[in-house]
Amino acid sequence: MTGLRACVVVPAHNEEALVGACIAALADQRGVAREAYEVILVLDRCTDATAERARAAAGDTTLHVIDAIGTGVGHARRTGMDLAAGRLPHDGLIATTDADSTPAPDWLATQLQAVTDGARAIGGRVEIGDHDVPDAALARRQAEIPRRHAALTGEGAREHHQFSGASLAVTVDTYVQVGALEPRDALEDEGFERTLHRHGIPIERLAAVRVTTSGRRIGRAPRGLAVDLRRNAWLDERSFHHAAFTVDALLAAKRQTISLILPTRNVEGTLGRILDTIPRALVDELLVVDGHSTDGTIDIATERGVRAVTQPATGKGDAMWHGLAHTTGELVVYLDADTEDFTEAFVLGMLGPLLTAPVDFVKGHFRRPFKHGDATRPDEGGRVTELLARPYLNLHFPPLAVFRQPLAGEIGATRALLESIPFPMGYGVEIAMLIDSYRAVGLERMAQVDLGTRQNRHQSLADLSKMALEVLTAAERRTHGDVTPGALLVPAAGDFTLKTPVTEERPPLNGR
Ligand SMILES: O=c1ccn([C@@H]2O[C@H](COP(=O)(O)OP(=O)(O)O)[C@@H](O)[C@H]2O)c(=O)[nH]1
Ligand SMILES: O=C(O)[C@@H](COP(=O)(O)O)O[C@H]1O[C@H](CO)[C@@H](O)[C@H](O)[C@H]1O
Repeated sequence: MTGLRACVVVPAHNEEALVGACIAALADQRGVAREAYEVILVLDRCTDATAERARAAAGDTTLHVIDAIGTGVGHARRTGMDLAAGRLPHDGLIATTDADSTPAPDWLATQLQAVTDGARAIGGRVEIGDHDVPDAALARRQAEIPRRHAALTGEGAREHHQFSGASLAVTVDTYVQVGALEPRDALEDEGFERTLHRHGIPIERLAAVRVTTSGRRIGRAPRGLAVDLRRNAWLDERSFHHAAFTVDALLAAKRQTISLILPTRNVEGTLGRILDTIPRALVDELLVVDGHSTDGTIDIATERGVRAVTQPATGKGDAMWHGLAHTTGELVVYLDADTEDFTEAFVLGMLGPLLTAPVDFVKGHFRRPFKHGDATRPDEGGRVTELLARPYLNLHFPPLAVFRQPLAGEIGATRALLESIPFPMGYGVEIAMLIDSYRAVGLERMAQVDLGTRQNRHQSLADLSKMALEVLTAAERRTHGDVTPGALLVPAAGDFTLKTPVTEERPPLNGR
């Protein structure tokens, strides 16, 4: 086709609410002839009226509506960019934006001028339009951009730092030279930026190239702006500190009955102090669920008149499930019983958000010292957390990466929620509960609370290996479907030992 100078690619997954404004803004580009550009809308599994809304907004601008090859934003953008590369002359411009974005009227003309001036890749400035995110959260997210950019490229930038799917463009020559955009399910723009960097192609990040994008918290891509905004908003709205709550204030706020459950196993050294410290006025029901302790754990509970039951099976998760079955409170709080420095703050902190905020789930967090002999290293505790749980959540459940101690046993939730989810019987219980609660009620109905500092009893590295396998199994089941490991094989000199992880799951109690 003669005279065609640019194609604008717009990937879309169910964007009927916003795509009209996007296409209208593209149809309304000034300073560039109608026949000099086309819009390619790439539908990714749309089940709504995205295509119809787009067609209605296109006016006399050429709009191609095609289906993506593959699923996810990277595939959709790639499909469109490949098509554009085939339609344009070698010095033509492949530009792309998102369906929830509205380019400025001179967006395309400014970029075409930049190409005439020698630009090969262009990053536009993305401003966030309508949003319901706290200002501080928005500011924090925007401040991340230069840090990310520096981490990605090791470079400073001239006018700004952005090169995002909402506004990026390359010449056809450049696209062909670097070998197309990698079709990732998210952050394909960051991947493309790295590719360009690797090929030594300079990116012009021009302040005059502007788009406004929606500040929605729930986007379509599994990573990206919406996930970042949601996380930042959550940090402002759902983070608590135990010091904000007092016994009197919580008594005044208390409308529901409360069960407090302590899973125990050989904790005679810490249980007494914990039971003596719990502010009993707030708690309707206190239960110790013991895992066949061989020390004085049970005696410590019974001496204080605290109900103690022995779990029939073994495993921390099984104890928690058993505790749930043997209590009736509308709100349930679990606390680990190996805490050496327990204070009233643990109970107040866990109950505070449940009693005063619109949440169904609360997770404690704390600073974790690591004790070795007489020496203590601040913030070095939590080996399974740091080496497995945190990377895993970042990889597969980015919204849950906000939880500072994802394996903490300090958990509070509504009975209704807890009875609706399965409980892995071993150490997989905490990560499973986090993921299942997130799927059941969403991040906005979850909270975390700073409980101060917590020193736990350290298990040996060999025992943590088994714990890690239990955590990984529970997480994998929620990511990739059923997996069941055999025994954990640990090679030893000329031989190996086998340890059996606890990976069975108790079914939801409400399905009984
Ligand atoms: O599986 C997906 C996810 C997203 N998108 C589209 O990719 C663009 C960017 O998605 P989103 O707004 O969720 O990303 P964010 O702005 O949050 O990074 C939007 O046009 C989406 O409709 C898509 O085509 N398929
Ligand atoms: O989070 C982790 O990585 C592990 C191990 O922590 P350390 O490396 O011993 O500080 O901690 C979990 O298990 C402890 C019992 O062994 C519990 O007390 C912790 O709450 C739990 O997070």
